[in-house]
Amino acid sequence: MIMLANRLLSAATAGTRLAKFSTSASKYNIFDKITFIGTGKMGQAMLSPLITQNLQSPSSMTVYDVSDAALRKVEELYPGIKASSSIPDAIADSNLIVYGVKPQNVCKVHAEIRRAKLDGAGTVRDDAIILSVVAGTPIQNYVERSLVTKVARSMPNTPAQIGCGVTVWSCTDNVDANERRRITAVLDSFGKTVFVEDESFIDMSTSISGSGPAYIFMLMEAMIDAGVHMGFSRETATTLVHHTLLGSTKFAMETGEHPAVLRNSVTSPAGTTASAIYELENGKFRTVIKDAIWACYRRSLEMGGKSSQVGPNRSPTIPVDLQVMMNNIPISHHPVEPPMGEMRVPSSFGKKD
Ligand SMILES: NC(=O)C1=CN([C@@H]2O[C@H](COP(=O)(O)OP(=O)(O)OC[C@H]3O[C@@H](n4cnc5c(N)ncnc54)[C@H](OP(=O)(O)O)[C@@H]3O)[C@@H](O)[C@H]2O)C=CC1
Ligand SMILES: O=C(O)[C@@H]1CCC=N1
Repeated sequence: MIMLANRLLSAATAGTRLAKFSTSASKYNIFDKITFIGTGKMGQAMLSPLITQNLQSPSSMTVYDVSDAALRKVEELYPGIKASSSIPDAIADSNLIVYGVKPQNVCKVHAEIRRAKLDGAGTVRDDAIILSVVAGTPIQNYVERSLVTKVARSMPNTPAQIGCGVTVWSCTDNVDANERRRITAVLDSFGKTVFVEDESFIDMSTSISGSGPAYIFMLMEAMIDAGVHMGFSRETATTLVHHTLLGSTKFAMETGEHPAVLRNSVTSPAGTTASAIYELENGKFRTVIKDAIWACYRRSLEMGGKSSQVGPNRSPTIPVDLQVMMNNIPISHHPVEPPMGEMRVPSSFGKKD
């Protein structure tokens, strides 16, 4: 049984999806018990694929939330899951503790886990791993404040709910290979998984994939509204927009072409697309998107207590108030030190063939 479970886990880490089992109850749990602390939008987006893909049985999951309404909803949607009335009760016997609360509530959860750990009653398993999805909060904060030493930090996104998300994650060095495989199996159920050694890429990914669905939904909303403005029914406009976004994404992924090449192939000389693109450029479409992504990244850094002096017009060495005193004169468009390795002049430079 253990060998079979391990084989399935290896398959998951190799990028293939775990087999779907015919029974509704999973025979093969990835962790002995998974506890979700915070069962709001993201908590539920993560519970759903684990259960629908039969990777973790509801009876081997516990949830805790300060909101009774959120707990009742989970109990209703996923019969068999145990809703606990306290964190110590929820985490007892659990070897994966998922933090799904807002960043401002993380300290309260840390305090409860630390108390449970210090009271010596064995409520917190020695091999327990924290898996956080919280934006901003760095790994070190969990280690120091909860006293749980094995910590994985991740940034999923809401399409996880239908197994089409993408998650970037990292972990402390003491999470061993087998534990990493198990965490990967959990995250694989949400969609694509990317492991990064350097935690700072998690703040960056928050601005692209974590918050990214919100940008796409805004684009979707604007396109649908424009269609309705012209006279399409909302239903037809929605169908056109959904399939345009879906088809364009699949086309880009399957052809592997650069987006600019694909865009050019839509743009006929003196045609309709060129007129639309002119207006998008006029509104600084691409710059606005990039500025939004930098703003999101800065906010993630701020929430983690780090300097957010990154990106265009920011300097890591000049404080913001000084920049204001300087009448916001743009300092630099270079967000980080240029990659010197790539700037080296090739040895063949200047030589005639
Ligand atoms: N939404 C998203 O797209 C993504 C969110 N995240 C991260 O996921 C985390 C959760 O976000 P999201 O699901 O959107 O937020 P929600 O507000 O939907 O869910 C958080 C839940 O935690 C509850 N809660 C508050 N305090 C505590 C506590 N001390 N113990 C247990 N539960 C508590 C909240 O109750 P109440 O409402 O009563 O306060 C709420 O039900 C955040 O840290 C966010 O950064 C990461 C990736 C994407
Ligand atoms: O807006 C937020 O802070 C969270 C983190 C990523 C997506 N939503």
